[in-house]
Amino acid sequence: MGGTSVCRVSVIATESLSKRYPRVTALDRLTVDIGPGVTGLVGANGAGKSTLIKILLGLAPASEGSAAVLGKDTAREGAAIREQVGYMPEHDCLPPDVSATEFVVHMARMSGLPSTAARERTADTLRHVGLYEERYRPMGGYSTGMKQRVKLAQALVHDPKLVLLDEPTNGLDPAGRDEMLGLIRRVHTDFGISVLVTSHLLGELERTSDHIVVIDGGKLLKSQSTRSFTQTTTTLLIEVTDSDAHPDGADALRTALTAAGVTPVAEPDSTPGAARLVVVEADEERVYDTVRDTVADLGLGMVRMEQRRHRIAEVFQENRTEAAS
Ligand SMILES: Nc1ncnc2c1ncn2[C@@H]1O[C@H](COP(=O)(O)OP(=O)(O)OP(=O)(O)O)[C@@H](O)[C@H]1O
Repeated sequence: MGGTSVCRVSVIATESLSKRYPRVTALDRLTVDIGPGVTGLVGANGAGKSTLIKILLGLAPASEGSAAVLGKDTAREGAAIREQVGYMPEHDCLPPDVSATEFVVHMARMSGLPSTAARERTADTLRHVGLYEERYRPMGGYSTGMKQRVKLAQALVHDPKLVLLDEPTNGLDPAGRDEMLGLIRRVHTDFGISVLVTSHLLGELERTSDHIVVIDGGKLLKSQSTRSFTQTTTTLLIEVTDSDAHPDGADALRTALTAAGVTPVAEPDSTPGAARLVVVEADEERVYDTVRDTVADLGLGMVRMEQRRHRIAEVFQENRTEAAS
């Protein structure tokens, strides 16, 4: 081995990990290596996400293979792992007649923090997740979003190195989901804590995660950086200004491009700002020149011209088709 190779730290590493229940194989020879940062674990319901989390926490034994978290073996060092790892379970598990403060202090004490430190850390983490006066009220009266925040706070209170978040956006409306994803991102950027976050929704992890792992039927489909997942396509997105001569610049450009032999393709209405986007297939170099020349000839300003990125959902679809064939 050369001395120049970069030593990448594994936060989570599994080696041919399998978990078989009497009727179902929940994990099937899963080998994956996850580094620091935010990692999205994506899979449909029943793909094996929760099972993997329980094994990583040392709470369930594997049937075969091995797993290590922060360099510790999940089969032998579960307690040591749980000291350094926070866990946000999927289902509602909060006692209704207790306040968020009482609950999170209790969880902090359970993790071994002394009383004063537990109170201070509780106040800090509840503030981080955006719970203020409500934190003294019984949790039975909380909205789903507030309950999810308390669950996140208790996962962070003992200052772990890694948190495992099982479907943290479950039951939230789109605005609540965005807020939760923002909070999760900040767990890493503000505190340097690594995150493994599961979801059955691919799109939402696209923005939040540095790395994506996709599992299906307990098998690994893909594990790679979000950036390489969303690699560029040959589709070109163009946005131009309007002018006095062309009050609808995009429309004028579409007409002129068609006349120049580059026919724009339709953009789904669901794309934000679709009406202002001109979309062409740039499968040949000359298309770029034609676009630039046409925009200049019309006297319009170029706001942007960029290659579209793949959506993760498309990559996942391709993989499923490959796996099925
Ligand atoms: N204790 C158990 N006994 C038997 N089968 C189980 C057990 N726990 C999970 N399973 C099965 O293992 C498979 C994987 O379940 P798991 O909960 O890990 O999936 P998941 O990806 O987390 O899905 P979900 O989001 O629905 O929880 C499923 O078919 C599930 O029914």
